[in-house]
Amino acid sequence: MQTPVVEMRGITKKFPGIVANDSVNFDLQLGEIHALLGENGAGKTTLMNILCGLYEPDEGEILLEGKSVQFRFPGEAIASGIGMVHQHFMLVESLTVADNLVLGQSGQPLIRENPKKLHQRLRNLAEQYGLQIDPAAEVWQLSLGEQQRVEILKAIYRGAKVLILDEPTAVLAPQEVEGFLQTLRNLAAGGTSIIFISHKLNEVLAICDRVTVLRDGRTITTVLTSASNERELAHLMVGREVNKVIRIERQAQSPVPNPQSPIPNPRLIMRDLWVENDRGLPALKGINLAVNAGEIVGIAGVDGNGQRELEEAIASLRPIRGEINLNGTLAHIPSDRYTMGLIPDFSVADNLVLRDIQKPPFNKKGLLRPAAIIRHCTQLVERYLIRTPSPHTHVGKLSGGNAQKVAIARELSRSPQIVLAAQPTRGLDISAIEYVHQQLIAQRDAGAAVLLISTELEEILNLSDRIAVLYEGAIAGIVDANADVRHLGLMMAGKH
Ligand SMILES: Nc1ncnc2c1ncn2[C@@H]1O[C@H](COP(=O)(O)OP(=O)(O)OP(=O)(O)O)[C@@H](O)[C@H]1O
Repeated sequence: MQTPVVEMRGITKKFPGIVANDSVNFDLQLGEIHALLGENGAGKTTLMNILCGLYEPDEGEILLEGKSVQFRFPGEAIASGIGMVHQHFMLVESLTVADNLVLGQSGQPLIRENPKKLHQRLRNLAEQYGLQIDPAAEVWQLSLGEQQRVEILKAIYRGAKVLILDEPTAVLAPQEVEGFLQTLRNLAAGGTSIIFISHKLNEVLAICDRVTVLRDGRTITTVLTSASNERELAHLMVGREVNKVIRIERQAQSPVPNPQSPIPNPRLIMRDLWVENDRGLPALKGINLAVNAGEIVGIAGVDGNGQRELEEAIASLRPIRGEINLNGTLAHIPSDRYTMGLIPDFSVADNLVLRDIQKPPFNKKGLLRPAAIIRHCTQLVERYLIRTPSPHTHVGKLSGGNAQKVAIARELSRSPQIVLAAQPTRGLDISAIEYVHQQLIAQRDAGAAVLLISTELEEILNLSDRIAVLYEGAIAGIVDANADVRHLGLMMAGKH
C-alpha cells in the first residue's frame, strides 16, 4: 500500500459528559472515496472537524502523506489541502458565488481581477468537474443543491486535495443524486481523495472504495465495499441484525380514520394558494389541496418546485394570496432545523418547551419552573431516544440527527391535529428514520392530518395515503399510494 494521503491514529476527543472519539484510526489513499459510516452521534463529524482544524484532539496524531501535522485552526488545514463541506453550508448569502469563492483568500482584497475574467475562470473550473454554477448569482437565490456545488467548488478553488463531504446527498433531489455521484467519481479520478459521510448505504456501496464504521466513538472496522453489502454494513453500524434495512412496510390503511363515516374531515385546506419566492416570482401558482384527519398526504417533487414556499406559507412564515385554513393545532417539523426549528444556543430542555413556555406546568404566574422543564425533557429524551449528555446541553452541540429528534419530539409531543413534516428524516440514521416514520403513522392513526413534504420518493411512497406531485409551483396530479413509480417520476419531471 502507498503512504496514505491522510492517516489519523488513535484520535480521542472528549466533550463534557461524552467521549465523541475514542482512539479512532482512519486512513485515506490517493484518489480514494472512503465512507465514514455510523449512527447519529457515533462521532463522524467530530473526527472530520478534527481533520479540518476546527477541533484539536485530546490524544492521537494526524499524518499527511506520512508527515505528522497539527492544525490549530481551520486555515492551517485548508492550506494543507483539506476542504470540508459541512452539513450546514457556510456561505455568505448576500454575496455572489464568485465573491464567496474568493472571500478570505489569504488576506487578499475581495475582487482582484476583472469580474468578467474571474467569472469565466470559475465557470471553466466548474465545468471541468461537471458542476453547474452561475458565478454571478447571489447565494441567497440558490437552492440547497446549488449552494452545495458552490461549497465544493470553493474547496477545489482553494486547492483541496482531500475533500470531506458531510451527508452531501441529504440536500439533493433524487434526480440530482446520480449526477452528483458522477461528479465525485470525476474528482476522485482526477486525484482528489474524498471522505464521504453518509447514512445512505446504497450510495456508499455505489461509489466508495472502502468504508470505516464508527460506533459510540470507536472504530469498529474498515471494509472494502466490493466485499460487503447493505445488510452487513447496517449490522456493523447498529451492532445488531437489521432486517428491514430501509423503511417500514406500508400497512393496510384507510384514508379516513373512521371507515364507518365516508365523510372526509379536512383539517388543512388550501384554496387557490399563490406564494412568491425570495426573488418575488410566483413559486406556488394556485394550489388547491385538502388534507383530512387521519391521512398522510405526501408532496412529491424535485427540490425547488415550490416545496420550501409551501412549507413556509403553511407555517405562516411567508405572505400568501388565496386561502389556508388550519382546523386545529399545527405541529411543524421544519426542513431546516437550525433556522426554523431550534435555537442552537438554548439547552435541549429549553428547546423542548419553546412553544409552551407560557403554560403550566412550565410557567406559574409568570415564573419559569425549571424542575418541570427538566422533568419534561427527561421524559422526551427517553421516549424519542435523543442522545444528549444532559438536559442542559446546548442543542447546537448535539449531532445533527439528535438535534432533529429534539425538534420532532417537541412538535409531536403536543398532540397536534395537523402535522406539517418537511424533509423530516434528512440526515437521520436508519433506526431514527424508522422511528420517525412510525411516529408519523402514529399521528395519522391518532387522527392528525399529516402533510409530508419530502424529496425522498421512497419515503413518500412508504407513508402516504395520497400523493400530490408538485411541479413548477402547481400540482401536476394527485395519485393514490399504489401509484406506479414510473408514472410518478414522469409527473415529477413535468412530462404528464
Ligand atoms: N462541540 C461539542 N460539544 C459537546 N458535545 C459535542 C460537540 N460536538 C459533538 N458533540 C457530541 O459528540 C458526539 C458525537 O457527535 P458527532 O456530531 O460527531 O456525531 P455524528 O456521527 O456526526 O452524528 P450525525 O450522524 O447525527 O451527524 C455526540 O454525542 C455529540 O452530542
